[in-house]
Amino acid sequence: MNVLVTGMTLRELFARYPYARDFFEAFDEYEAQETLPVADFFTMLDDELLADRGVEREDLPRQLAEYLAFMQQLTEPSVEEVRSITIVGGRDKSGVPENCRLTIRTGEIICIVGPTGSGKSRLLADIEWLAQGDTPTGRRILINEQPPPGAMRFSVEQKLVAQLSQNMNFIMDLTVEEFIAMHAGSRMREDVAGITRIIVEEANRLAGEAFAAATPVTALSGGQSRALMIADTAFLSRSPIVLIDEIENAGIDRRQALGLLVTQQKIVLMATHDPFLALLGDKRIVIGNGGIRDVLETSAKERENLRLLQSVDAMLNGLRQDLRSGGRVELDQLRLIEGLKQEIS
Ligand SMILES: Nc1ncnc2c1ncn2[C@@H]1O[C@H](COP(=O)(O)OP(=O)(O)OP(=O)(O)O)[C@@H](O)[C@H]1O
Repeated sequence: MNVLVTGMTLRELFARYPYARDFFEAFDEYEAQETLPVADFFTMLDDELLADRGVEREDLPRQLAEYLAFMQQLTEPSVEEVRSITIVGGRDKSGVPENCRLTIRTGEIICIVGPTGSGKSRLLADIEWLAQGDTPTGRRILINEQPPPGAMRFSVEQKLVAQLSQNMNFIMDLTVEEFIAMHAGSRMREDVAGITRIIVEEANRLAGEAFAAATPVTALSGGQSRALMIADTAFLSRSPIVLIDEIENAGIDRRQALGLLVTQQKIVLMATHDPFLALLGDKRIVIGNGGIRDVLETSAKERENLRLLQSVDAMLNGLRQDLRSGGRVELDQLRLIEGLKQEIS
């Protein structure tokens, strides 16, 4: 921080950290020197003035850095205080403006739909990087309706976005319990044993087949490790935004999985090709040719259809289960249609 800040001119510093002006108020005539790099400004300060102010020249860079860090803490929202994100439209692949401004609040699920290659992952990436007109789409992302502070964009500790990636390769030789305890410990949770128990319980509710806390993570099935990852993110991640590039149907209860994230006050954004998942969302963003074409709110009729899709989903899950254990897919079609009819009525 020291080197970076002292290499800036005063003008650049004030543009980036407006409160830095207050630090310089102690030195007369600083306004006439705004084109000077901070380090040079400190060098040219008069010995007498410094003595008068009671500061040592060589302490100034550190004092400035400490002051800025302190002010940042006071003025910038921490990840826990994120209440909304806003996507301010940019342009599509042909340069056509998106004309869109969408605010998403904590507890909302937003799906992103569109053909392959249309730009769904690009939108997720814009959000992850808190784009400020500096990505190919020209989009801007606001936090609590304001441009995000620079520190939030580049901070490693204050990670705003948790990615639930498609592949989870556990390479560690740990049990489920040890894995969660490691996370809980690194996130400074006090009640590690308690939170571990809750996460294992919740993960087991999502997973088709139960697993014990003492199971090695390498022995979990795809669905079980996915369930563990979702429960772990819901309870231990401080990031308020969860990005999901499709929850593949690995035998986990996807409705419950999304519900769990939402009850933990996350903003959930999910790219998906699956109608069942798309209707689970509150809204969906329709992407085409790299641009936001539309934002659709899930309608009453769609919510009604969700029940039907849920039973179709459950049926397909059952078939997957049968296939896994060597069964045949010899459905009684009439009974199936009867079952669906009952579901509708
Ligand atoms: N508005 C845009 N301007 C310029 N390039 C864009 C824009 N939107 C997306 N792209 C680029 O188009 C390519 C395809 O986009 P992306 O990978 O996001 O598609 P996708 O919808 O996620 O595809 P899939 O469904 O296959 O995963 C990427 O190289 C991306 O950077």
